[in-house]
Amino acid sequence: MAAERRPLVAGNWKMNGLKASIGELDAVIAAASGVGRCDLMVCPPATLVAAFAARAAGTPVAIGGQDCHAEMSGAFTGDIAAEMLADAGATAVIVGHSERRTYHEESDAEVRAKALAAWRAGLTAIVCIGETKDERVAGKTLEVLGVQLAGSLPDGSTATNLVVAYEPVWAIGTGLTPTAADVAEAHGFIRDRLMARFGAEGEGVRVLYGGSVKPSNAAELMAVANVDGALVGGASLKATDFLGIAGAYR
Ligand SMILES: O=C[C@H](O)COP(=O)(O)O
Repeated sequence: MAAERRPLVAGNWKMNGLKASIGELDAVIAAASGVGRCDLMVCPPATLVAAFAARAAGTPVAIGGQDCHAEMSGAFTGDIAAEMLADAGATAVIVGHSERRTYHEESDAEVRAKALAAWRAGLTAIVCIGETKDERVAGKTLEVLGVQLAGSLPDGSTATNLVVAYEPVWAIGTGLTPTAADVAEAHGFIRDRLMARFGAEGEGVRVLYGGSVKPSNAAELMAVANVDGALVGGASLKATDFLGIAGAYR
């Protein structure tokens, strides 16, 4: 029997949001009990994690970080340990986002180390993978995804300690999305790899789609086989849009 995977709609606020932005979280919390068929998560910038986690405590909305260092502590100016995110109330952390891989030159090995750090702190690791436009045009999408999965996912991945986010780099913030068939191919490939490596646990790992998800296209994208929710960037900054996306699971 196929694994039951409860969908997750997670908002990645990236480098956006000030203290006053907590009103958007309040609006998500207020509507959360009506969004019965998926989990909700908001990943604000690190400066807001503690305040957001305090506000969301006892509600169905989880709070996550956007990145963590692989080490627990030390002389790493400007970095944040997974333990610090957990201490602030986060229950998950995004690692290996393409913006980290591109602007901070993070390798698969570094992403894997960060995922292990997330587990060490008791956090779920949301590991991002995805091909560039050039790689897609060259017909290398699945090859790239295979390499990223093999290098970025630690041994010991389970349905509860890991979420994978498939985010084609060319679809992020561009308004472009792959066709439903392309999403199905990528997610089917990721599922096969997860099951081949982690067995039944791999079948239970949620695989999110990310890249220009909006209320207007969410229902079509979320209906694709092996799409277990969304990692939302720009559209997560407004509660109405974020909730509109989660509405695909009403
Ligand atoms: O983490 C989120 C993704 O990068 C998607 O961003 P976007 O929804 O603005 O395209």
